[in-house]
Amino acid sequence: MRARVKICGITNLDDALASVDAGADALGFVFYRPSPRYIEPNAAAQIIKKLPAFVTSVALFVNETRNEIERIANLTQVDLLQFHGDEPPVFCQGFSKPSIKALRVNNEMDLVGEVEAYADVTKGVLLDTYVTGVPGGTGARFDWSLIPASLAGKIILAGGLDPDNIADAVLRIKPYAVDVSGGVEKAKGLKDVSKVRQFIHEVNRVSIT
Ligand SMILES: O=C(O)c1ccccc1N[C@@H]1O[C@H](COP(=O)(O)O)[C@@H](O)[C@H]1O
Repeated sequence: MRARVKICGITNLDDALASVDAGADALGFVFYRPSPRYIEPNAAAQIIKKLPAFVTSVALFVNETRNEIERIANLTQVDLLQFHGDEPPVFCQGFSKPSIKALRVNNEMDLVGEVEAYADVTKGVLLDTYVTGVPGGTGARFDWSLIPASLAGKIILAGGLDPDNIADAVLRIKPYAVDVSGGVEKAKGLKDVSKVRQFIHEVNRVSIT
């Protein structure tokens, strides 16, 4: 099965449409102000309404309040919420849109137990790199050997993916989907379209078995 591809950190319409044209299944919009990829909700709404059918728009939050999440979800008409902070399983439920949850992987956690805890209350669990004090978008990879084979086909892999390592990642981990931000940028918040194309080309290449 082909791993789905989410291109995260979209800040402008050109990058959004170029990513869709390259074959992206989902686009991510960062509503976390400290991020260099932060986008104003009104600007994201203008982009999202121009996306074609069958492209999933994803709103990324870090420890945001329920009210603000709902306000932005309604304003942007986004399809899916991505919780990238310390949100417990119970927090991920009860929104007007479904969600995915990011877990930052380290070698002390019960990874399978945590994935299971979120599986029932979300549409999927994303595994990202643990870097102290940084919630995500670090551009750093984690030790993929920490992912047990039992999670193949079940997780969204993220963290330091780029056109050079994505084929290896897909072949080794067999994720349901992959998510990339920094690895396909030319500058913070600006996508390098040739890298986006190369990244998706590599996913497609190794998915044909
Ligand atoms: O992209 C960001 O700036 C960001 C900020 C805060 C939390 C998450 C963020 N991005 C997500 O982080 C992972 C990995 O990104 P990268 O490819 O290593 O740059 C990915 O899921 C992004 O959606």
